[in-house]
Amino acid sequence: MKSPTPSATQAKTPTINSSGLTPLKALAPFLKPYKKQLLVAGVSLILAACSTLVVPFSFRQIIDLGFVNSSHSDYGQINWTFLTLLLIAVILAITTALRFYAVSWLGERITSDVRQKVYAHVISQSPQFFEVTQSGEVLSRLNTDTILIQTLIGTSVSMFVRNCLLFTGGLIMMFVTSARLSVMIFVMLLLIVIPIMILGRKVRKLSKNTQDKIANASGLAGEKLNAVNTIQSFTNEKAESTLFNQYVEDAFLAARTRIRARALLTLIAIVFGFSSIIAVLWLGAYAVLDQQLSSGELTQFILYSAIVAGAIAGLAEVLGDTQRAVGASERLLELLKLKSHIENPLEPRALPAIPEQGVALQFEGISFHYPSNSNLVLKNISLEIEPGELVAIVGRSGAGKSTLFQLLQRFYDPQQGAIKINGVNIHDLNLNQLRQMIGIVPQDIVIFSDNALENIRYGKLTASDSEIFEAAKMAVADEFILKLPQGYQTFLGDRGIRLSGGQRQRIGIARTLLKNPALLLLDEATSALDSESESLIQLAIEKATKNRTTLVIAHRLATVKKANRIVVFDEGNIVEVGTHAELIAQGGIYSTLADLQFST
Ligand SMILES: Nc1ncnc2c1ncn2[C@@H]1O[C@H](COP(=O)(O)OP(=O)(O)OP(=O)(O)O)[C@@H](O)[C@H]1O
Repeated sequence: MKSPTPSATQAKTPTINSSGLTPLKALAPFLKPYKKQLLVAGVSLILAACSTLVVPFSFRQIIDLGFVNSSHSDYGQINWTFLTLLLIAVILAITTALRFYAVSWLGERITSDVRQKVYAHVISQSPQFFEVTQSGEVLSRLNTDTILIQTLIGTSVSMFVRNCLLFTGGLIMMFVTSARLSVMIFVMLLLIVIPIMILGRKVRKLSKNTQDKIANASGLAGEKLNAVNTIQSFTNEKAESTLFNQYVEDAFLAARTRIRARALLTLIAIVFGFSSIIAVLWLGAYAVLDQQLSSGELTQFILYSAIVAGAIAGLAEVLGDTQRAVGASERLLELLKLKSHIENPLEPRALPAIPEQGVALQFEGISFHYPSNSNLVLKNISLEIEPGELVAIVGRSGAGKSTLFQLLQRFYDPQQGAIKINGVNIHDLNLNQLRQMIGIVPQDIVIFSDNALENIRYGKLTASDSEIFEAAKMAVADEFILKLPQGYQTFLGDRGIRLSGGQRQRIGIARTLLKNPALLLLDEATSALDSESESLIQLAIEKATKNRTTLVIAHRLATVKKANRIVVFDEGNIVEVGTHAELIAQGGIYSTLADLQFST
């Protein structure tokens, strides 16, 4: 398998054209349930900003009333001014703490909600989604991107609002104190804002780039870590490390460019901000000497200027974070916007009661190609299957046998024709109801990193332990499970690597039997099993097929012979249908296959 190049993976990611902060609007529905917390955060934020803005005014009072004009000093007034200052400090402390709590709480809460929603959304996507998206990439979005959103809501937004308030309030108070000095500072401020905005936009673009590169690296690592054995068998460790290094270095280079731009942004903001203030203060000093301003007023002006300069520096800092979070939420939104290709019908039809011996199946003129390849895999397939019938499907590799199972479970919809269960088109059935009715034992059984008991329970989460034991017995899995070190409680290892192929298959059969499906789909493993395992699995299958309609992609002679009918697929067509004896007598594809595969 060829590893995707960074640019190839990137090209698959759908992009949204957006401008400015609009992607953040999509976070609004996540905030909606938490109006109370938003209100607390908002009110405390405004109160804290107001208290900060009152401080310079109090200082002016202290200087003008208490120190400079000591001849007119009024102790009562001084005491009152200091008391007010203390009160302001207390209000500032309380409101800041409240704001911190409410805003951080919101950050954590929204991150959890976004994570849950994205996971639930991704997990219900049709296989088509996973054909073009690496699971590692989704994981990276779930982790890295949600953390950025947490920073945004938990810190950046409140810092942004706070700095905006301080900036505006500070500026107004500067004008009130001295309009002439303020006009000068204001002109200089304009000169600062323009380069900041230009650079800010650049930082935002660079952030999305970094996030993409990190997602690429995670995607690659996720895929390759699942295939460590293959990598080691082919002794490709070095080549894989080199490829991963290339991805990581790519991410580093993208991050370095972003950091440089942001450093420059901070530098410009601080240098411009302070130099303009210093220049104005210089003029302010002259104004005091010329007695146009009092010392208290100049102090007040200096403090307000410092507040405004601090707010500008703060805004520049926060803007960088906000830009990164916009990039992150844009990427999460792409995921949430994706609709699954397979959806529930708006008004699902009810399924007629299922007869005891299983369901009837009809394939009516099915033609299908996979979305990624326009070559027809199934060509005008028509077939009727009676309730309770055991039908073996045989054919060369790639003939389209497993595809039929995919369509039955509605992982894909055929481009033409209909599949009916008991006369109802599966397209009109509720998706859950359809899949509940079907039990599949795939070739490659997935074992979760849990014990044997829970791995079987996956077939029916509400099953009792005794139901599980019964299913395991039916699947002839009971005896080997009991021989495991802790019996049913034995941990089966990551992806079941501690089990043999035959054992994994019997766990899979037990899991499906627990589900007790009306329609059973078996994809027999082609891997050569020893004759004991083979006969055990055969026994398990025999028990499983009783009283239900069963389709078996058959590779074993025993299964084929027992089937009521054998359907032979070739290049997407049904070419022969009949019993073993009939088809052998015909001397067609089946008899050739039987000669080759079953050594008859
Ligand atoms: N997700 C997919 N996207 C595109 N093509 C696919 C996909 N899955 C299978 N195919 C193609 O569809 C054809 C039929 O595949 P299918 O798995 O149904 O064959 P099969 O008869 O079950 O083979 P086998 O016995 O080897 O499992 C093959 O040519 C295969 O390459």
